[in-house]
Amino acid sequence: MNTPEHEEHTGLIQDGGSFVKDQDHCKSSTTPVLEVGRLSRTYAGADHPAVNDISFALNRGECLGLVGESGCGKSTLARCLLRIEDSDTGSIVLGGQDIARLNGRRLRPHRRKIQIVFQNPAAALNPKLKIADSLIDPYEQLGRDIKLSHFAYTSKDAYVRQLLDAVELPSELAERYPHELSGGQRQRVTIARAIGIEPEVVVLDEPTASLDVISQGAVLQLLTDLRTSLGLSYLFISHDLAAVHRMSQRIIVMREGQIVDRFGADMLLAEERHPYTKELISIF
Ligand SMILES: Nc1ncnc2c1ncn2[C@@H]1O[C@H](COP(=O)(O)OP(=O)(O)OP(=O)(O)O)[C@@H](O)[C@H]1O
Repeated sequence: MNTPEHEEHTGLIQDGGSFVKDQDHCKSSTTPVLEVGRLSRTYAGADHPAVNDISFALNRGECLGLVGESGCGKSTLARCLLRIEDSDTGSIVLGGQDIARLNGRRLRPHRRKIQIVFQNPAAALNPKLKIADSLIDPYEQLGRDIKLSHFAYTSKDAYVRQLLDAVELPSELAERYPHELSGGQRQRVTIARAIGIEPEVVVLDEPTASLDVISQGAVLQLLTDLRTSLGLSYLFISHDLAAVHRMSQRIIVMREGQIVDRFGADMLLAEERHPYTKELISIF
């Protein structure tokens, strides 16, 4: 597939305010790790598809930003990519394999390769499980058959300690329950859960929306550091255009289920932007 996302981009936005990128800290290749082709999903009884004929590629090591107003289909797209929901048509090629129609045992080996961090960490963590047990769960479900390259599973305690360390949390938190952590700490735990089985792609669905401004900045920085150190690829979904710009090398804009604009992050303020992108910039 040769989509416009494969275009290279370099340089900085020479403009003021929150949209200035201070450095191109984000190195990525042009080898796609995820290729989405003509994906559509219509909910029963709906007049319009929630996701309508969407195609894009995510390159290895890249952060691709996805912005659009509430209800445009971002989360539906995320759930389809994770195979939490079925798409009606289209392909989801992950590491060379189309997983869109795989099920059961045939899907299982591919589940590890794509993980998600949701907006609300309180809902994402089982309140009855200690943090250590929440962290170990994905490994026990999906990771036992794989050889980890960044983390080592020598014992449950050692593995949990490494994950907590990776997200800059003290190991004492392992024995606590989710309600005994702050919101920022809980979100770091959900990030650790997502990366602990070393996925190829992490979908970040509004990962900082429930956090205060200071925690938001710290979590975004952590995510950027992890992407670099673990070689992860992100689809970063957010309403927050400044955060998307800060995190991403390329940005796609969704409206009413469709992609209406796509560009290198350094071209966010360029004259040729779609009128809808300009509207989003102006209201932000
Ligand atoms: N389970 C569902 N059943 C029926 N319709 C749904 C369901 N989930 C979402 N929708 C509809 O699909 C459309 C896209 O919703 P979606 O949640 O994907 O948007 P979004 O861009 O993620 O919104 P937000 O930013 O508010 O989370 C909306 O019209 C929504 O009402």
